[in-house]
Amino acid sequence: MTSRPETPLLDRIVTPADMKGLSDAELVRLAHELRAETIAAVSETGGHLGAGLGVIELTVALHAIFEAPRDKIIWDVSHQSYPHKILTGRRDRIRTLRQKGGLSGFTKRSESPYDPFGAAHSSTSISAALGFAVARDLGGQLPEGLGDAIAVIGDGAMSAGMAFEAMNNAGHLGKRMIVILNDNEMSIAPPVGALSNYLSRLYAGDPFQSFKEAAKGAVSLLPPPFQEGAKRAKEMLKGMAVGGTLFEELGFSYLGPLDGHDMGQLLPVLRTVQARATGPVLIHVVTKKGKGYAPAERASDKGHATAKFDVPSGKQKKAPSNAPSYTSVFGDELVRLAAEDSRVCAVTAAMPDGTGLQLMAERYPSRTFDVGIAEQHGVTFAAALAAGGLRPFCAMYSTFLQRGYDQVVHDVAIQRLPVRFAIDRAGLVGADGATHAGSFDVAFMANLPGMVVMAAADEAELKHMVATAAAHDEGPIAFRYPRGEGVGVEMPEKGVPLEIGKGRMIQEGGRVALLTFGARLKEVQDAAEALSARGITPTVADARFAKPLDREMILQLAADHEALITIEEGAIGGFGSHVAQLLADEGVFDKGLKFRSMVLPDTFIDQSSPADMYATAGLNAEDIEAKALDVLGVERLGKRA
Ligand SMILES: Cc1ncc(C[n+]2csc(CCOP(=O)(O)OP(=O)(O)O)c2C)c(N)n1
Ligand SMILES: CC(=O)[C@@H](O)[C@H](O)COP(=O)(O)O
Ligand SMILES: [Mg+2]
Repeated sequence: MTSRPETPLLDRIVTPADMKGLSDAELVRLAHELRAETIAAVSETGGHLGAGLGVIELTVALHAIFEAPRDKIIWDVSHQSYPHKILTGRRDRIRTLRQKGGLSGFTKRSESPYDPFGAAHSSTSISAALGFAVARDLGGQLPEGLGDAIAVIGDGAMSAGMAFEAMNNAGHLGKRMIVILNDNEMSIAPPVGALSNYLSRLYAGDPFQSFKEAAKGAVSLLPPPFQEGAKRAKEMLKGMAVGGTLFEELGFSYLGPLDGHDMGQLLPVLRTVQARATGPVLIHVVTKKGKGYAPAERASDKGHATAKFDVPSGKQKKAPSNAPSYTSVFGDELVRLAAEDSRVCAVTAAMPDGTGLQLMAERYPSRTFDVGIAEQHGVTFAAALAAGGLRPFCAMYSTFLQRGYDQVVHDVAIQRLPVRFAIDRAGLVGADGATHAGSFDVAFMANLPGMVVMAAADEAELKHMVATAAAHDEGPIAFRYPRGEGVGVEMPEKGVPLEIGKGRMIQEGGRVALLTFGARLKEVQDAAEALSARGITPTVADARFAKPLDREMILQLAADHEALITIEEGAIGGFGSHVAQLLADEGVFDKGLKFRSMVLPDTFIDQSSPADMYATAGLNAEDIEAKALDVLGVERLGKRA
């Protein structure tokens, strides 16, 4: 355990009510202690560090001035909400962050009344704040009351379509609500796009200076003159941009840019807005991601996410890896293919590192596109790249691809465009919990006519699937693979395209066939070994494809065995459902086949280690063994060690 920082003032704060009597100078000290406590806690748990450190002063100022939980403070993505959790009755559990049974790494309604709206996927906060504002004005009743609605949204999250849809609506409705744009000039990677450039111009250079002259709009919000600190506030106002910004055009009063680490700026502006706002207000706050912790400030990702670390040095405590990560296998094979074929290109939605596209971006920058947090646009953009004769790989996490689903259906599948979907973080991901689980992609991709859907059983298989996708020009194709390391299999030098719709036999046996789809293969093999030790040697087959199914292989397995069990890392409605449909259509059940489908349970599984989450899901080797024994009617004498 690392040593705990001295936090005498913070020790007095259990809920924001305890902050109400503090002077501005004490609030500055409180921010200092909150920063130290956040660093100390994350050093013990790992997690999202940089974003929280950037909003320490903002968090203190918001809770000092507004009346949560009556006022709804909505953190976009909410990876920056750890300091908020510390101030809202959860400090005693802050060192359980992201662990089994512990605090979520995101805001969660079931966790606290101070989390009025859950998040983890980005750019939902303005819509949510607007909903609360309208609920308030229409007389909605909540036990804790319904007051101000405040969205805190980052510059990265602001680039998403949803944020603009919400601002468009909010500007039209004209309800009192507050958006705080936390502009740290960072997403996970450096931010991209025209909006990012625009925000930089708002505080960086001459073009913006002219707006200052047009000081109208937002100035009318401010009390003339300020009572306390009037002089300082006036000085500050001189430096503000008011009127004429994009946000003004959308119907918001714009205030800023403010130094988000200067309480002397934050407190009077928030107090004024609280006292005077009548419609939607946007406060533009400039901060530094990782602020106040040198190793985070220095890091290329500004400490976005970290393993446990040593506080003085910042050195992270990462377990050594035994095999390449699936992500890196994808990234390397893509670069190899891009070298051979100038039509190969790639799209990421703000996750160049997470999806392994950084190497592609370095080698082939003109063929690698980071579109920002814009999965919908990314998918349609990739569709048109394909329509234009290129071979686009759309690399997204399973969970974030959900946001681009209409585009997958409408722009890709219906037009039969050969977009290659590289679906990373498939299955249960661990500490990020239910919001980030890649549970649904097999179900939502395999039900689309013409979509080819593959899952990699190991890292060598992934390599072949990348090559398969590159070679497939007949229509859309998707391949999924999990977070983390491969299983350590021998790697081929290069991927070799697979025959579409053909599975592979792993081991021939009798009585029961274990038909696996994706990365449960290792667990299935362990289960097979345990069954063999009991005198039942099962057949093991890797389906490789959920669509098109290897009909021949599956029907043969059904014909040759008393029982057939499918195993996959996905929700109901995926591979197993497709197999069941085939067997039903072919009348196989009429002949008495015993069939079981092992899928994720119909619940959202809370954070833990992936292995523990799979245990909860009943998808580990022991569960597979038990299922096989059960379906065969063999009594299970004693648990295996
Ligand atoms: C829809 C969606 N796509 C991608 C992500 C992954 N993601 C999490 S935080 C983040 C960057 C957010 O940047 P910003 O809003 O500026 O917040 P900061 O981390 O800079 O405070 C991204 C891309 C996500 N959470 N949701
Ligand atoms: C908050 C968020 O959405 C990302 O930071 C996510 O936690 C990254 O997950 P990986 O660690 O799997 O890349
Ligand atoms: Mg940012």
